[in-house]
Amino acid sequence: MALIRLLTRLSGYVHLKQGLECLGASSPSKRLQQHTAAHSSSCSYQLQPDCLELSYGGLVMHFDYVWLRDHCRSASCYNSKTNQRNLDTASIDLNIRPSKSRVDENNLFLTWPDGHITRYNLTWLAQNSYEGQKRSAVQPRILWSADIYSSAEVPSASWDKFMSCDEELKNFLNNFLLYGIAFVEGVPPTLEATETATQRVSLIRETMYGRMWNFTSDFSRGDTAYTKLALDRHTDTSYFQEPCGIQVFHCLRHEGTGGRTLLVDGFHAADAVLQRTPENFELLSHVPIKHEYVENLSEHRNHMIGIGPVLNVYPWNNEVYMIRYNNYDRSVINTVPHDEVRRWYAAHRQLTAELRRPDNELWVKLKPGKVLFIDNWRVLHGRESFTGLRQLCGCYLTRDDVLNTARSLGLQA
Ligand SMILES: C[N+](C)(C)CCCC[C@H](N)C(=O)O
Ligand SMILES: O=C(O)CCC(=O)C(=O)O
Ligand SMILES: [Fe+2]
Repeated sequence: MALIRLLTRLSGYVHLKQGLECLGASSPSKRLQQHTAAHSSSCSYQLQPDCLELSYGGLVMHFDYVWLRDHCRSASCYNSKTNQRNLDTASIDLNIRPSKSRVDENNLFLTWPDGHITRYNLTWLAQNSYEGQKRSAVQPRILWSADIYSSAEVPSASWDKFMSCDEELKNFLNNFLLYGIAFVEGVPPTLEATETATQRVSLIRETMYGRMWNFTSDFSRGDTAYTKLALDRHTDTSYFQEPCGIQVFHCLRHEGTGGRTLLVDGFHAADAVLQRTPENFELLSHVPIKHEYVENLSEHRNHMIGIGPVLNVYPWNNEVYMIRYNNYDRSVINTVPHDEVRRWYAAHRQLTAELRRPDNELWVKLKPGKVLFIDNWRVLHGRESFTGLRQLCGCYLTRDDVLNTARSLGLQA
C-alpha cells in the first residue's frame, strides 16, 4: 500500500485553530502536538483495504469508502442551496474503492471508478469524523450543585430587554443551555404575558393539559400536581414517548406558606454515578422502563405510555442527553428478568441518593413576575407542600424549536 505523505505549510493559523477547537478537549501530549502543528501541519493518508486512514491536525481518522462516496458534496451529489443530498445512497457499490487519490494543502481528492471526482476539505473531514465526534460534547454544559449554581450568579433576563433585544435573548439561551434553567424577571403576572415570553423562545407544545395551563390545588385533574401536597423531584411527562423538552412556570399568586420550588441537576447526579459506579450507569442507560399516566375522571380520560431507559445517552460518546425520572409515574417493570431487576434497583437507588443529596438541591420561591424555564430533559423539579391559594401558570415548549432559536443566534446547541 503506497503511503503518500504530504508536508505543507498551513496557509492560515486561524483556519487550523478553528478546526481543532471543534475537536474538543485532548490530552496534554496531543495538545502539544497540535500546538507545534500550528506552524506547519502534516497530513498523511493511507488507502487501507476497508477504509481510508487520514492523519491530520493531530488526529488519526478512519473513513469507510461507502461513507466517503455517500458524503460527496459535488453539485450533482448534493444540493448546497437546500443542503440536501441528491445522490441515491442505494446506488453505491458497497465494495466501492477510489481508483485515484491525492491531497493538496486543504483538500483530499478521490476519483471513483466511474470517473466522478470528490473533493473533501480536510478540516471538514476532521470535524465530521467519528474520532473527532467522540472527543467532543454535543452540548457543552456546566454540571451544578446548589453551591456551584449560586456562586455562578447567573443573571436573570429582564422582560423588556428580553422581548426587544436579541443579545439579551442570546444570553438567556446560553445560560439555559449551560445550566438547564433560566429566569426572566419583571414579566407582567398574567397568563398572556407568560405566553408572550415563551413565544420569544419557542413554540408551545400542547398536551392533554392544554396549551397554556393555569392551575391551583383544586384536583381538577387526576394528578398530585393539582393538590397542596409536596412533590419529590421528578421530570414531567416521562410517560410520553418523547417527554416535553421544556417546562415553563410562572407563579401568578400565592397567599399562604410553603410552596417553594426544588430544582436538581439530573446530569450532575448521573455523572456522579458514572464516575463512581460505571456498571450502574450502564444499567440505567440500557434497561427500558415504562412510565404511564392513567386518568379516569368524567371530563378527562387519558392513557399515556412512554418506554425508555432512565438515562438516555448518545451511543458514540456516552453523553447523557435525557433523564426520565418520575417515581410517581413509573409503571410496572416487566421488561427485565428478576436477577437483573435487583441490580437495576440498586443502580436506581444510587442515582436517587445523588439526586437527594442536600447540596444538590436548589430551592427557589417563585414570585409573580419571575418566569422559570426548566430543561425537562435534564433538570428535575419538585415542590414543598403549601397552604393557601397558589396559582401557577405555564406551558411546555417544543425542544427542537428552542435549540433552533439558540442556533439561529449563533449558539452551539
Ligand atoms: C404541569 N401540569 C400541571 C400541567 C401538569 C403536571 C403533570 C404531572 C405529571 N405527574 C407529570 O409529572 O408529568
Ligand atoms: O406546583 C408546583 O410547583 C409544580 C408542580 C409540578 O410538578 C408540575 O406542575 O409539573
Ligand atoms: Fe412536575
